[in-house]
Formats: sequence, C-alpha cells, structure tokens
Amino acid sequence: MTLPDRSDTQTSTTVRESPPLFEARGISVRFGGLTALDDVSLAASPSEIHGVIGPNGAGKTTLFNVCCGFVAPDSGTLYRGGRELADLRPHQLSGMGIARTLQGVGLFAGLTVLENVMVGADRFHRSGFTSALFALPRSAADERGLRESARGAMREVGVESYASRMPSSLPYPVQKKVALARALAAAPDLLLLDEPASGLGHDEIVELGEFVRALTDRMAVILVDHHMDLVMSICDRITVLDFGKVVAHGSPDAVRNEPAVIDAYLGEQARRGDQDE
Ligand SMILES: Nc1ncnc2c1ncn2[C@@H]1O[C@H](COP(=O)(O)OP(=O)(O)OP(=O)(O)O)[C@@H](O)[C@H]1O
Repeated sequence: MTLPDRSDTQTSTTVRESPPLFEARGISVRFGGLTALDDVSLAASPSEIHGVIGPNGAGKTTLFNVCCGFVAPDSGTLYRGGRELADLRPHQLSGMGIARTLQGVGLFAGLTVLENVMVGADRFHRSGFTSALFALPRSAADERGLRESARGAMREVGVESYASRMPSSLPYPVQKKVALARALAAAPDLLLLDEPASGLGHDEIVELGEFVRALTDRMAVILVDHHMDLVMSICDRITVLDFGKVVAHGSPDAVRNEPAVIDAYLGEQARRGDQDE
C-alpha cells in the first residue's frame, strides 16, 4: 500500500488565502492593429505598494486606465475582493473604496481648492456635493460632514492654507497635492496613482515617497511612474511592462537585477539615442 503524498494532503487542507483587494487578470487591450497590453495581470494586497514601470509606450497608462474603468479590455477580468467587476466604469470606483489621481492634476478649474477636495469626500454624504453643483437641496449636516472630511485630507497633505484659492493660482506641485487630498478625502482602501511624481523636483519626490509609504497603514497603493528611484525605494512589489507584456515581477531587488528589465531600459535608451532623461 502506498501512503498518500504528504504535500497533496497538506494542499487539500490548506486554508485559502483571502483574495487580493483588487486584481486585474489576463488583461489584453488592442488599439486597432497595436497590442497595447498582452495578457497582463496585476494584484494589490492590503498595506502594499505595487509599482508598475516600463519604458515609454510599454502600456503603463493603458493598464492604469483599465483599472480605473476608462478603457474596457478586449479580454481579461477585473476583481475587487475576489468579486468580478464586469463593465467597470470610472464613476463606480469611489463607491467601491477606490480613489485615483491622474497624470497631470485634473482639478476643476471653476472650484476652489476646498470645493475640489469636497468632491472627493462626496461618497460619504447622502445628498452629496454633486447635487450642490446643480443647486439641489442638501442638509446642513451633509455640508458640514463634507467640509470636515475635505479639511482632514487637506490638513494631512499640507494644503489646508490654500482652501479658498483657485487651483490655477497655485504652483503645480501644490496642485498635485490638492489632487492627492481629493483622492484621500474619499477614504479609499485602494489608491491608484498615475505618474504622481511628474513635474516634481527631487525633494518633492522624496517627500511624496515618504507620504505615500505612510499611507499603507490604511490602504493599498498601485503606483504607475517612470521615476525609477521613487518606485524602487517605496514599492513592495513591482511589475515591469515592455511592449505591452509583463517582462518581470517581484521585489525591487529582484526586478532590478532581472536581465529582461535591463534589456527593456537599455533598449529604450538606444531608441532615444543614448540620452539620459
Ligand atoms: N487611445 C489610443 N489609441 C491608439 N494607441 C494608443 C492609445 N493609447 C495608447 N496607445 C498606444 O499604446 C501603447 C501603450 O501606451 P501607454 O500610454 O499605455 O504606454 P505608457 O507605458 O504609459 O507610455 P508613457 O510612459 O510614454 O506614458 C503605445 O504604443 C501607445 O502609442
């Protein structure tokens, strides 16, 4: 008589791990004849920063846009806490506890800083800030709650003193902070950041990295950025894309030494005529 294989027995009795907070599985996107993403998967776990890097045109923004519901994949599936998200739309994100910042800042030009951040806090309040934009009635308690949530996020990010200013009157790095405050006002448990360091100087990028790292005590972060120093220093896991495919995945150290990653970036440098960024 043969004894059952011990590893098999262990597998069958292993308690299943809880599903990732968010997962994109087997995502492919085609734009006409161009395959922007080819069978790409990505998962976000609690308290983790997951970075997505890759040379220009690798598919980072397309993947981000799929995760936000801006781009519908041709194939593949998104999951939130193990539950399939069919036909995700951007306006559904905040109701699911997902917030995002986009490349650039994307603030409403006609609203003050405070009002912009109140839009982010909207999901908590019954009648909502959006209704106020259309002059619909809403309670004083709702208004107070929105202001408190917004001010809390602005305080945390360090932009409270700009509350009554219009975004266009502020320096670009401050506008980026306001956009971050608007995302945080929604109290997400998953934050999607697309190029948060673009347009920032070295010290601002270091400050941003420390800030985002500290957020992991209450949320997971998916970070798309081409600033290698930032990504390598704050991410727990990194997915590297090149020509729409995952060429490496793992810890910063593992990814840094992966030949496919070095090839991808050396290839990019060669394409750009050996010029540094
Ligand atoms: N709307 C679109 N229509 C057609 N092609 C597109 C579209 N969006 C992206 N692409 C193409 O898909 C590929 C991936 O683009 P994407 O912007 O996702 O790359 P990326 O890694 O974010 O690049 P970058 O670092 O330059 O922003 C590129 O070849 C790009 O030209």
